Amino acid sequence: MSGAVYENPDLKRERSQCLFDKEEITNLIDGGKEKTKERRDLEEFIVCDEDLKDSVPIEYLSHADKYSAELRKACLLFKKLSNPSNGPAEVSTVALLSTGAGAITLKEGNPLALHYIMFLPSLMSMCTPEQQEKWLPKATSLQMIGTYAQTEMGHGTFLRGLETTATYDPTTKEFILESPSITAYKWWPGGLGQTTNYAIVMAQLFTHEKCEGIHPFLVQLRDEETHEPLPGISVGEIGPKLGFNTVNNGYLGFEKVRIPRDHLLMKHSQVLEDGTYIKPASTKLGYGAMVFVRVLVVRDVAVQLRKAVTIATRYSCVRHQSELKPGDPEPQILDYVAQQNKLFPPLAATFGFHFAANYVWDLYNSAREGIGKGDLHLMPDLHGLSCALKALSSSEASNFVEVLRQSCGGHGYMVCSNFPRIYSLVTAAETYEGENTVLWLQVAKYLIKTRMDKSGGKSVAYLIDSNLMNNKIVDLNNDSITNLFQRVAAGYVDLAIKKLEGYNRQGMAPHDAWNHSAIHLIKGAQAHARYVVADCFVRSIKEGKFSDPVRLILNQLCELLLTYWLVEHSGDFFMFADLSANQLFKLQSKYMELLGTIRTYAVNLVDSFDIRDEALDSVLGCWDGNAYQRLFDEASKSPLNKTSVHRESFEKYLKPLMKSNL
Ligand SMILES: CCCCCCCC/C=C\CCCCC/C=C/C(=O)SCCNC(=O)CCNC(=O)[C@H](O)C(C)(C)COP(=O)(O)OP(=O)(O)OC[C@H]1O[C@@H](n2cnc3c(N)ncnc32)[C@H](O)[C@@H]1OP(=O)(O)O
Ligand SMILES: Cc1cc2nc3c(=O)[nH]c(=O)nc-3n(C[C@H](O)[C@H](O)[C@H](O)COP(=O)(O)OP(=O)(O)OC[C@H]3O[C@@H](n4cnc5c(N)ncnc54)[C@H](O)[C@@H]3O)c2cc1C
Repeated sequence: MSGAVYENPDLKRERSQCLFDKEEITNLIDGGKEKTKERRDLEEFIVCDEDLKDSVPIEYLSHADKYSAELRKACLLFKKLSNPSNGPAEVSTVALLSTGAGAITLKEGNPLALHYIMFLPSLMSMCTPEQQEKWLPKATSLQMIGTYAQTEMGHGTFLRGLETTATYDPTTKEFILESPSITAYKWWPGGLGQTTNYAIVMAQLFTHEKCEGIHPFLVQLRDEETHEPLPGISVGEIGPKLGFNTVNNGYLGFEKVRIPRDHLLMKHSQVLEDGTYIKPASTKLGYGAMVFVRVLVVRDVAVQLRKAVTIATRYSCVRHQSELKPGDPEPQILDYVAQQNKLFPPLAATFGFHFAANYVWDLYNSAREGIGKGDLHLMPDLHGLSCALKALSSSEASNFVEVLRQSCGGHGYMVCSNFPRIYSLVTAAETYEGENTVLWLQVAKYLIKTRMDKSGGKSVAYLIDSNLMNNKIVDLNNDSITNLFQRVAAGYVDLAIKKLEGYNRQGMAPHDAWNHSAIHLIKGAQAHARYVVADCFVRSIKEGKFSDPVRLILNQLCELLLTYWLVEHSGDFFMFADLSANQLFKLQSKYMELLGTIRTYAVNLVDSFDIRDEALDSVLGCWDGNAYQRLFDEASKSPLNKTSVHRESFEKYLKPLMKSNL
């Protein structure tokens, strides 16, 4: 696989006992044999290109030099890939971003990411054909490099509260953009600092002195030749963050900036020359770019989680510590049940999120197709599902990655383990594209509405089943546990409805009642999201074509994840699903048994994720298991180790202190 000569004997032994076809799992994750080949070709292309390598480890560079180094590679990469004779055939930027292959060279974050993830998709979904004709060629050829500028310093979640205004002036047929205060400054958009020359700016549209709510505008920020900010535009970078430090997140303010009328993205709503406003079929059509990324996040989180699980599982195989049996040599830490308890629920979750990501991606495509024909009926279900899965996958993955880091002891704390970076990426997804708590409350709103009005999309149809709470569950298996999650979700929704009605009877205003019920509402939404993942997992196993060994493994992983979630949230199941203490004891035993079973193939399973060393980027998780030598090699790259004494600091600070006789 890696072509390495050395292979750690513990890993070698595990690999010699593989009882399933690893390639089958690899193809499953990639989405088919062809996709596996496409990804491998792309990775090979990136790895073999000397120009895409860093001359100095990026960790030791200054903030500005890091940005410059990543931008150099990003520009080169997109340039090379745009010319098929340079790179693998048919490689799209989507594949580059969605498979995680780009991270082989762009480790700290791609300053052009927002151009591809939000700017281009916004142009494609919110422009008229005439606007697309004018702008798409320039945007795809990167003459126009854009971002999505929505969040402001004082307003992120509450979009109706955004302050930036775009006021139509019928005399000049222009909009005038204005940031009325410091809190109105756009704050966060990726690439905005120094990279982009255009942005989709979300602003409150005023025409005929009436506010029509937030709308997307294409705004030029910088001169296309000199890259200098245009008059009235104040733009810069927001500074260092927990992660994504080369994504170049920026700020943006407007002082009476005039743009032509047709720079309002007019597919869904229009302002005519005389200032007449034409409403969209739904005001939420303008939120499409956010929905798109929420859908993508579920897949990306699974990519990141697979990396973290691979690192921790391989390291747990090669690491020997303590004493399991008195007098025996130190065992592999993978043999400690407590360690398996840290590794295998996230291992199982990677599959759950993978299947759920496929499901929401298909729904996204159906909804977009419908919207194109004026049929909006899938929008509420897509909104509910994308919020639920984005929030669940990012929050679970953040918790899992932290536990996986701990599972590697002290070495997991090293940057060269790659845990810090993976953590910074997954935890960011808890906040961006809709803060998770806020998204849970959106899901809850949808669930309550469905239960009360007896109407709703496919993902919530179970809430309308009047027998849901009466079904007696005798056997606990993947199907019945999936039903129990439905009952917990419905139980919390009913409880919240009761609370809301009670508050209402006490004379409390609806918004206060909602606020007082938030904790139950969020718990209901979370149970619903777990139900969706469980359902996708169970159905994908039933409906997919698998060899017997792989089907067995997938069933065991599904059972482990569902049992883990049930045990973790057992209180909910006692309250709403008639779970008995006896059933819980049995489930705990089953869980322990599954840990032991998964132990036998865990190393081979993470191998089948097929993450090459350059993409894993971890001294602890390399395929050859040569963790200790690699740790040493990494330490030797520290600039402080270039000389035996760090002369400058010793002479300046230490020596005087040592001589000062304190
Ligand atoms: C190309 C391949 C790429 C590969 C991918 C890699 C993946 C990514 C990895 C790394 C890249 C990192 C990039 C990060 C980029 C980050 C960007 C951003 O963060 S952009 C900013 C995002 N901001 C937000 O998400 C703001 C969150 N807030 C909101 O969405 C809304 O304000 C709200 C919370 C939903 C509330 O909206 P509003 O006040 O307008 O509505 P309400 O009154 O509450 O509700 C009204 C009704 O509307 C329904 N609704 C709301 N939204 C939608 C929607 N989107 N679709 C359909 N319906 C919607 C809501 O349910 C209410 O319905 P009713 O109850 O009235 O029926
Ligand atoms: C890495 C990264 C990249 C980003 N990229 C972009 C980008 O490219 N473009 C862009 O426009 N933005 C971007 N953002 C901004 C991001 O979308 C916002 O940070 C996010 O939407 C949350 O908004 P906020 O920061 O205003 O948080 P707030 O909404 O102020 O949240 C603060 C706290 O208040 C709570 N809260 C808020 N409202 C409620 C409520 N109704 N009920 C209960 N609790 C509530 C939240 O749960 C949270 O705990 C990015 C952010 C990050 C971290």
